[in-house]
Amino acid sequence: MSFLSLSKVSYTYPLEEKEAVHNLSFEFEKGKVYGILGANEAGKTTMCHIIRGFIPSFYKGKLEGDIRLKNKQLDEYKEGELASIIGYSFQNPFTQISGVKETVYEEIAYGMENLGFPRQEMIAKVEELIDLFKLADLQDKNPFELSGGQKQRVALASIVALNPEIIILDEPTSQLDPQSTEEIFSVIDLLKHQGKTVILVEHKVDLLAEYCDEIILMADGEIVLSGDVKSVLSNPEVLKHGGQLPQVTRFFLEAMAQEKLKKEKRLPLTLDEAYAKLREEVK
Ligand SMILES: Nc1ncnc2c1ncn2[C@@H]1O[C@H](COP(=O)(O)OP(=O)(O)OP(=O)(O)O)[C@@H](O)[C@H]1O
Repeated sequence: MSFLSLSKVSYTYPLEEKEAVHNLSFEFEKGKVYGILGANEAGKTTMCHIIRGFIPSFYKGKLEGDIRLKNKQLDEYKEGELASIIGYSFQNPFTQISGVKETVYEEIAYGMENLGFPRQEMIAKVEELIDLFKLADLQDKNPFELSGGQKQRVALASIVALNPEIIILDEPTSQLDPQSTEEIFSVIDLLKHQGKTVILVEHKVDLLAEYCDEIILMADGEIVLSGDVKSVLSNPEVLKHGGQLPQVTRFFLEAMAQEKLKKEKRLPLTLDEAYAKLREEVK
């Protein structure tokens, strides 16, 4: 039995006629990082909302199909139970800030406080996360004074504080500079090594190539390609469905089309893989 699965899941928002997602079937395994790719309005956020249970608890409408988490139907979980198993970072970090705490330090502790964590445990956890998310200089600031990227880091730290098994991140780096983006991906890698399952909606395909185990490509509300990162991100079909390929992979595809490199099925996705391939070529 799988950890988390969707089987033939379709959903239509209230007052809409067209399904926002159609016939989604996928099995998520524990401890893997999943990258969700796709053009705007492909259905990525809707699928994440279904997995988290916001659909149908918050958004009504028509939901069909079967969603199972740890051997139970998703709708058998109480909202509080789901919230503790699945952490969710929204596309806009502004909506994630509680609005009731005056410092970043208190904001990170807020969720633990609500759940009645022992004080010493809470302090130790907040300090660990301040260090991990490089928030020491910001810890006494009001969360609302922070930039978008800083808010995103605080929001993520607040989610990780509650130790969920699954973490859904909807475009967590869209407001971040390249360095902060790399930092968020290092945290994702760390979470993976702690056994967390990460579901990540992200357009930065070069980073997905480096950090994800599996990719799900969505187009027009459907899963059109899925599988291990190497098979999906070296498949030129991705481009036909409005997705992108890593820069390195595009370079190799072009060089092969112009017969500057010999044709191969397995294309490199990262610079390290490209160097290895080029070394083979010049042998
Ligand atoms: N609250 C809503 N009410 C009605 N329709 C919605 C709502 N949210 C999304 N949709 C529609 O559902 C479809 C899928 O949208 P969704 O936001 O899931 O796509 P997405 O891939 O996450 O897009 P983006 O990358 O732009 O965030 C789109 O046709 C969109 O217009």
